[in-house]
Amino acid sequence: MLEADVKRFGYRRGECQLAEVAVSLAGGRAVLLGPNGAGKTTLLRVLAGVHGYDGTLRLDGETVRPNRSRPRRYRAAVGWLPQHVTPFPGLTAREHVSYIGWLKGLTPRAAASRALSALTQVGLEGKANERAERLSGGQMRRLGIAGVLVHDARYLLLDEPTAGLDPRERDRLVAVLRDIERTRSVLVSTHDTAALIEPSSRVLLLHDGRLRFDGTADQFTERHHHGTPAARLQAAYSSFVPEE
Ligand SMILES: Nc1ncnc2c1ncn2[C@@H]1O[C@H](COP(=O)(O)OP(=O)(O)OP(=O)(O)O)[C@@H](O)[C@H]1O
Repeated sequence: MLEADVKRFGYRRGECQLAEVAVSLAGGRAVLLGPNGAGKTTLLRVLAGVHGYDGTLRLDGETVRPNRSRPRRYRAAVGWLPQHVTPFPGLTAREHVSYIGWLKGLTPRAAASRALSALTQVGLEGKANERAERLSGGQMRRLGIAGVLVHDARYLLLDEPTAGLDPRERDRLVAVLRDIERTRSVLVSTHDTAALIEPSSRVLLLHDGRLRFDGTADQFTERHHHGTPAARLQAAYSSFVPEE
């Protein structure tokens, strides 16, 4: 289990971007919602170890210092997929994923063989020998997920993975998520509620750097009985984030 209790985080001294945000990941999908600027990317970056923060952090019951120099086991257990995946210039998809595995501490041989299984898991085995920078936007997101799977991260932090994808690529990505979250925890930030919230999902909602909701998808929509599932999700969201 990954448990983070962010008492306070700000990019600059005196500023506060996140306050009293407690998150625990223990398997399955947790969907992180919130309007632009709510702090979703910031929270994922904080969990990924890009920034230190004031608060506590525990991995599998053991306390980890929530500063930037987190232990290797933390860095191996937690994988972060930023909004934009940048391919290493000149490398093939397989080399790109192998390189990430090597950076995360695998031997070159293990990294190369695991890269192929990770690419297969995200449906990109046919692109293994293509230059990574030639992949489409959706394939690039899946390449990013392969980079997280190659070192067997158990906690995946995915920042708006479906943004800008066409419906077919989005469905592929959702299928990849369903497959990986059977054995891992995925925290996914998104504006795409209809595509990513499923009955078994947990929903977290951030607004102005504070957690306004943390519960099951059913609890999220329980006061909104009418309309399609997408309309109920939208109504629930609007009740936490009123229009300005
Ligand atoms: N590197 C940075 N330095 C200073 N402030 C930042 C930095 N990155 C983000 N912020 C600020 O932190 C706040 C939260 O931003 P963040 O990107 O986490 O929001 P978000 O919920 O991910 O938004 P979006 O849905 O638009 O991606 C915003 O006010 C933003 O301007």
